[in-house]
Amino acid sequence: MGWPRWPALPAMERTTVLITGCSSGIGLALAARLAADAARRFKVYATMRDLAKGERLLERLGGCCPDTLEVLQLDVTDPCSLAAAAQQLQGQRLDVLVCNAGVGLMGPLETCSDQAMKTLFDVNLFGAVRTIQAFLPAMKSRRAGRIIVSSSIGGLQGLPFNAVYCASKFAVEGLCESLAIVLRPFNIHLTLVECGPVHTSFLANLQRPDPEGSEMRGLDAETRELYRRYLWHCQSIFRDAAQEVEEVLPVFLEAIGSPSPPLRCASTHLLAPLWRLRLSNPDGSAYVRAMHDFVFGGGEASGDQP
Ligand SMILES: NC(=O)C1=CN([C@@H]2O[C@H](COP(=O)(O)OP(=O)(O)OC[C@H]3O[C@@H](n4cnc5c(N)ncnc54)[C@H](OP(=O)(O)O)[C@@H]3O)[C@@H](O)[C@H]2O)C=CC1
Ligand SMILES: CC1=C(/C=C/C(C)=C/C=C/C(C)=C/C=O)C(C)(C)CCC1
Repeated sequence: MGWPRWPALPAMERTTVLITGCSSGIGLALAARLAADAARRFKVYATMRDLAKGERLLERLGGCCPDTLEVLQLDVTDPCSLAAAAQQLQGQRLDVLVCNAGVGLMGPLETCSDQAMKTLFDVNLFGAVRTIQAFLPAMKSRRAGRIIVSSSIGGLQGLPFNAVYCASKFAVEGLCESLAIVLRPFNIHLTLVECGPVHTSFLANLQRPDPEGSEMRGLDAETRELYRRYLWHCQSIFRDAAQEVEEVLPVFLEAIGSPSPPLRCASTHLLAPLWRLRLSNPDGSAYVRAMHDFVFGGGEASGDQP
């Protein structure tokens, strides 16, 4: 990326980066990577909603907190928590904001509770909106800054049994694409990072019904069978093709360091053929057919096992 490797930068010249969702996964790894930078080019504000989970980040950094790191409490669903975090940064320049906090929700639409859907949108969409709102005015007045948002391949194309999650990430895409247009004259670059499956706590944390559980009982047998097949695919994709967190970090580092980052950066080409098919057929029918046939084998739900 063309940055000097040595000597260490004086504190005032460091690039300041605030990241949400640093208790695990991508946020934790990115915060650790930037805070441990050999030339100390960054000052990292690693935020998390539950500070009791901060130990994992410190462990990653060898047990002590370097002067390149500050851990702050920030729950993106809580305006008071956001205001307090913004207050702690007041008077300091924020160069890069990484909206990374996110949660998942999987399963037949009929099983998604009102509460689960509201929580999902509150974190994935409104959480990103609130976080950007908290830090944008200062970036605008400086006419400089970068905003990086953890979106998903599920923000670009519909995935079976991920309807509400994809809806939240499609919304994030619309939010950011619209905002990027207005931010151009302010010299603020906005980048959406499109990850595919990554080995993090995401899968363990996501809400999903057990295919044999009580939430599925009222559901028709055909949908239950389709869901069972999807889970089978999902498991094998996570086993065989999911990326390690370290593999997706270069995409974030590029978005932080590049003089002119694009609106979208993908960490994986896993779904690229289906994505191209979706773009080449704007009415969407070819995509729906191809995804259906790929996942469910083109036959009836009660047909052969995958
Ligand atoms: N892993 C994957 O396969 C993919 C993930 N993504 C996206 O990447 C991002 C990071 O996820 P990933 O690292 O994989 O998953 P993790 O579950 O490991 O990390 C999610 C982070 O978000 C935090 N979080 C959840 N709710 C809130 C909240 N209300 N306020 C602040 N933080 C919150 C979690 O904190 P806590 O520990 O307190 O719950 C955690 O730190 C998400 O936006 C996700 O949608 C995109 C594509 C694929
Ligand atoms: C690759 C692939 C599949 C699996 C995709 C998965 C498992 C995506 C997970 C995405 C996540 C976790 C996004 C988080 O934001 C399908 C649909 C089975 C069939 C088509 C090819």
